[in-house]
Amino acid sequence: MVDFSIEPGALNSSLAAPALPTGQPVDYKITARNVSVFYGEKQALFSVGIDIPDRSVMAFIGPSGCGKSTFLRCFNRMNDTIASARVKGEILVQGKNIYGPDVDPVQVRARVGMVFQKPNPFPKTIFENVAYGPRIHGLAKSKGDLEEIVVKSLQRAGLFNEVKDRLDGEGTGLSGGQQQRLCIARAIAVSPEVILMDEPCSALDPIATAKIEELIDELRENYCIVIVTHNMQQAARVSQRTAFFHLGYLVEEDTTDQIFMNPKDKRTQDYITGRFG
Ligand SMILES: Nc1ncnc2c1ncn2[C@@H]1O[C@H](COP(=O)(O)OP(=O)(O)OP(=O)(O)O)[C@@H](O)[C@H]1O
Repeated sequence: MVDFSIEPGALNSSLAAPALPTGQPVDYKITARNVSVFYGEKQALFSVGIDIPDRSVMAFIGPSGCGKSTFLRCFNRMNDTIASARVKGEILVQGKNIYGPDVDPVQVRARVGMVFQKPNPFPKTIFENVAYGPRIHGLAKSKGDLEEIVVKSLQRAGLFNEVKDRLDGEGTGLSGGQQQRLCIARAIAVSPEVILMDEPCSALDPIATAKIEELIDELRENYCIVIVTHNMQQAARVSQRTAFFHLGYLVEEDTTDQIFMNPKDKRTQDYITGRFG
């Protein structure tokens, strides 16, 4: 279901996120070529290609079942965890093919973190939720190092001030919005290059959603962020580029302003004006 529909051109410039600066060489973090995904016999994604710039937010939009999450999961090999799923094509993260024979998917998932629709903290303390990844990946040399990583990650996720007096409290005892920021802190703690977000606000109220959107805007200074959202106003607010998918095809990808104000394809126009979804 589409949450909002908006007329092309109805977005004023203060609502839309600023476009990427032009005239500068673009630094692509992710490059996908001819990516097709099958679940058993069924093909869910058809030869999709895209270049995703670093230090920016790319939004994936499109009607339910069009393949947004399937494509997102290709970027950190999460589809490997689905027995029937098969991925064809090439995906480079920072120039390296993440489906290469020598590549460990666990390492890929540390480089390419993921935040899910429903906040999913571990049943551990707030501190341990964030410390777990750096510890298993050997990123801290000492206890002091680990504490510093935890504090910095919580600060970057905009959560530290709210939890600093209860770091030994259960992560699952936080509000939904706080849990989602804890999951973002957990993703950041292993110093990823990319953060994938699959409808990160769909279980949150408007205030918690606004906080996550602010956080996304801050994080993009340092990360490549790819977000799947059904909420087109959210896509317009947080992203610099938007890709529209339909029935397993990437129909159109461009600056977010262009997609919402002047889409090239009629299917994009029909979708963003709420004619289907
Ligand atoms: N684990 C799975 N096993 C079999 N088919 C799947 C699986 N996951 C997704 N699919 C199918 O693949 C297609 C794309 O699904 P996907 O979840 O990627 O779409 P989506 O655009 O993210 O949808 P939504 O917006 O509803 O989350 C759909 O037809 C879906 O039914």
